[in-house]
Amino acid sequence: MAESADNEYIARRELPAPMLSRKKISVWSVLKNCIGKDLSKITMPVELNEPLSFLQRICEYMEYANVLTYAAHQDNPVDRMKYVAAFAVSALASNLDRLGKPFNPILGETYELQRENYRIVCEQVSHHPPISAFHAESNDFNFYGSINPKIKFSGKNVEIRPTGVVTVEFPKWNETYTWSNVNCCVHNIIVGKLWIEQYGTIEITNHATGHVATLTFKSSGLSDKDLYRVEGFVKDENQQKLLFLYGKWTKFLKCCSMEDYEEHLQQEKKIEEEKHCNSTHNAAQGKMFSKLNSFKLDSFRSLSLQEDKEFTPNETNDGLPRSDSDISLNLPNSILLWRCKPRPANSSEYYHFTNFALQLNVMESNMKPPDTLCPTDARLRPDILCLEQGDLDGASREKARLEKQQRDYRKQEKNSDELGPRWFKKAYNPYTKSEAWIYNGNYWDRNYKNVNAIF
Ligand SMILES: CC(C)CCC[C@@H](C)[C@H]1CC[C@H]2[C@@H]3CC=C4C[C@@H](O)CC[C@]4(C)[C@H]3CC[C@]12C
Repeated sequence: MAESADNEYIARRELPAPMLSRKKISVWSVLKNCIGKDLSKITMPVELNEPLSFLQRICEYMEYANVLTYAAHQDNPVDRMKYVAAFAVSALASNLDRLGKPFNPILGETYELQRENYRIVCEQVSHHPPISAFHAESNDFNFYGSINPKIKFSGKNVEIRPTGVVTVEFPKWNETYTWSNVNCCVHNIIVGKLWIEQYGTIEITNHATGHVATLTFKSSGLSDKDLYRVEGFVKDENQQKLLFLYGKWTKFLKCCSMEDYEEHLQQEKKIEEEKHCNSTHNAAQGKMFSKLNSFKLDSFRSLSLQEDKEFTPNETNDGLPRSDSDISLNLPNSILLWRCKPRPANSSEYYHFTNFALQLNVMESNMKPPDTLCPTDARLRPDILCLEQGDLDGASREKARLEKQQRDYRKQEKNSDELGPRWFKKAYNPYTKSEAWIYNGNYWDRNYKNVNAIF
């Protein structure tokens, strides 16, 4: 497993104030008028936010950057691919239980993060539609892309499609990998407890060798066994399967050979068949039993109806996932590619942040705008800082002020051609034949003299 060289940066173990209870405000009351609408355009009460900007949220992809470094250090493309796949899964682990809405970045807002082995810069390059671009670099890799989250309220759930392509480059190997992220769903907006699920398929392509990794994030719709599960294969350029990948995006990713996988399938089939045999036997016995007791049936109808509920596949009465099962997550001769770090013990009081997320608003001692921190950095956003301190009124006042400022600014800008992002430019991605935002390479020169404060 890629565990080496991971000196986690920890400047604090909690936020200045715990999150405030959301009891006073129901998500349903906010969303009921937004059925079918694009939620990125809707102003929501700050009670539903978490004290981070979406740009910071994107940086959470980097929590397990060491897995990417490890991938770059592998000598053959299949090994590199399996760790790139592990990185793609690891990047989504922090989404578990994160039910607060990050703040929409202001146009021109930036966020930077420097850690031991890499640095990343993000910029909000478009406001309508909201597009956030990022570029991370290290000695071993470049990782960049843009995300345009499409958020829709279906009437029951909030559905999120994070459209956009992400790219990994390993200069040493002359390799480029691309993929798009899976969808996300927040369940139980009307009643019950909110919870988050990610589902869909990621297809990672190594454009130099033709290797592909597919990773299917299963929806727990049919069986609670599938809850949070991820499964897939590494294939060669002829679509020949080489490795089986499996795990949970909340816990770990492992891999094993196709032989061990096939063997495991056979075993499972056997067990299933035996189970089936036993259950038909039981059913026959059951029939006899119910005949004998048929006179009792009517009086017990209400009871049996209640029992029927037990057969709803994946949800308990309040629509929560029933169990987080570990069945067949242990195939013989597997290799652990990535394991999720535990959250801090007090995480649930702090928006379910990971340790990594807890550090994102920290103003490090060497960050002094405008010389050593860009004046547009999200760490300087007053609304986010107010929320972090538990000051809801301040947060909502500042958020409203920034949103108004943004609208006024847009009206003015219509007449001038000064518009446009500062650190990224629009380009064409030849691999995916789609629009891309490419970093211009200048951010870390720290020449911010002409950058106006925007907060
Ligand atoms: C009012 C409440 C219930 C709405 C809360 C919506 C929250 C949970 C939504 C809004 C925007 C969403 C994010 C939008 C884009 C991405 C990038 C993707 O690669 C991983 C998921 C992630 C990070 C989403 C996670 C869930 C998210 C944070």
